[in-house]
Amino acid sequence: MGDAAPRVEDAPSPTAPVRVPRVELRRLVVRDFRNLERVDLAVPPDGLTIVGENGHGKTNLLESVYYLELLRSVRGARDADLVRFGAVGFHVSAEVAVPAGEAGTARADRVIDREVGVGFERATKRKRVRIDGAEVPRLSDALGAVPSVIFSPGDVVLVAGSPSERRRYLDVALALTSRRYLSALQAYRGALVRRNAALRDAMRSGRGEGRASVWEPQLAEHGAVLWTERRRWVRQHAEAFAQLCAAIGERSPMRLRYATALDVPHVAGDDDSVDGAREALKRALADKRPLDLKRGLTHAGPHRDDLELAMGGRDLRLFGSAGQQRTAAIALRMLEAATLRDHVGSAPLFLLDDPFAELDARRAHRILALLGDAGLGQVLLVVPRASDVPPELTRLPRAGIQDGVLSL
Ligand SMILES: Nc1ncnc2c1ncn2[C@@H]1O[C@H](COP(=O)(O)OP(=O)(O)OP(=O)(O)O)[C@@H](O)[C@H]1O
Repeated sequence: MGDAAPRVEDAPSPTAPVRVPRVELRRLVVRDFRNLERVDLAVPPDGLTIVGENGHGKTNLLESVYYLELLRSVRGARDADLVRFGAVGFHVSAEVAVPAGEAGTARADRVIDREVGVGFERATKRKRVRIDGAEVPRLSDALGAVPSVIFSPGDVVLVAGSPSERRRYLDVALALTSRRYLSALQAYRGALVRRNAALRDAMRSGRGEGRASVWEPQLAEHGAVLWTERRRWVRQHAEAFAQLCAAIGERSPMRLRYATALDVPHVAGDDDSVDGAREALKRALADKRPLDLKRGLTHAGPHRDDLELAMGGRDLRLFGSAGQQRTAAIALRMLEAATLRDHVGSAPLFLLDDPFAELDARRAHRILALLGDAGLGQVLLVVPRASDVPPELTRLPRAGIQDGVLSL
């Protein structure tokens, strides 16, 4: 690792540009990841536009970069499916400069240069992560190593898809920015799998209620952290969500709410009491246990909650137009970027996967202006045609991609 002065760039907004430090991807090396056999890319400081026809590997390239952030596929693919057909494993590595400062101050006083590499072997199913040459003992220690946010037309599932998509969105945004949330999430998931297995056993044998209930204190303990942090995040970002949607061009008021069946008594002056949530969750688990035993499934807890999105009081999922749903999905990604920026103290890398497809030019322009105002980071933009590059980003250097091979 080395320290240097932070890099500060002008944001491209036509209105009041904001100068922010930003994460900078300097070099990307990819081997045998999907259709990318060999990529060795020196990324220009401002970023890059990559133009290529459908199916040539544009999304794969962004997926490989984002793999370094999440250590799994952003498309939810299994690691084995990411290995290039016929290859034994994949490897992705990057040299990245991350301005760092005190969390929450959005101010950077130094730059951390780091090398991050991830390798996966198909035969052993082993995944190894190295930071600055040293293997990290636990994968979770390397999460968030290349702070980035990805925007793509597929994000519409955040709005139109099932509640699990929105829970995953919250889990990713919070796990990448809160160690406490990440540990609670891992522990909660583990306890949930075990309780559900015990419930299924009990369902088959008609006995063993105790083996299921033994997991409830753990579920309540960790579930309360998830519940409280998610609610706090939604409360802190609901206003910004409404404002972003309006600024993008939505006329109906948009609302973001954490929808939960958990009944936590309100304690004056303390909206974030983990104690209250833990006790409420314990009660809910015990109340639902007879039903759980009948169905072999846990019915109470944050794994059943939702992030409710409404437009003028109506469910956006059921009543929103395609464009309105896209607008809300982009606003959610912007909130994710803001959450990362607040945590890291610098603008994340923006991976833009043809994000303005199907949006009218005015909305696309406003989105870019908003991103600029908030401090747009380094950009990797991929589009199928050069004419799809919005005027605000034509300044970026260009590359092409064909059959997984980049040409600069
Ligand atoms: N494990 C793999 N090994 C080799 N090739 C793969 C693998 N997984 C996917 N592909 C190939 O990658 C290609 C798709 O790449 P990608 O999704 O990046 O396309 P794209 O350029 O983003 O296209 P579009 O513009 O349609 O979104 C397909 O041709 C697919 O067969």
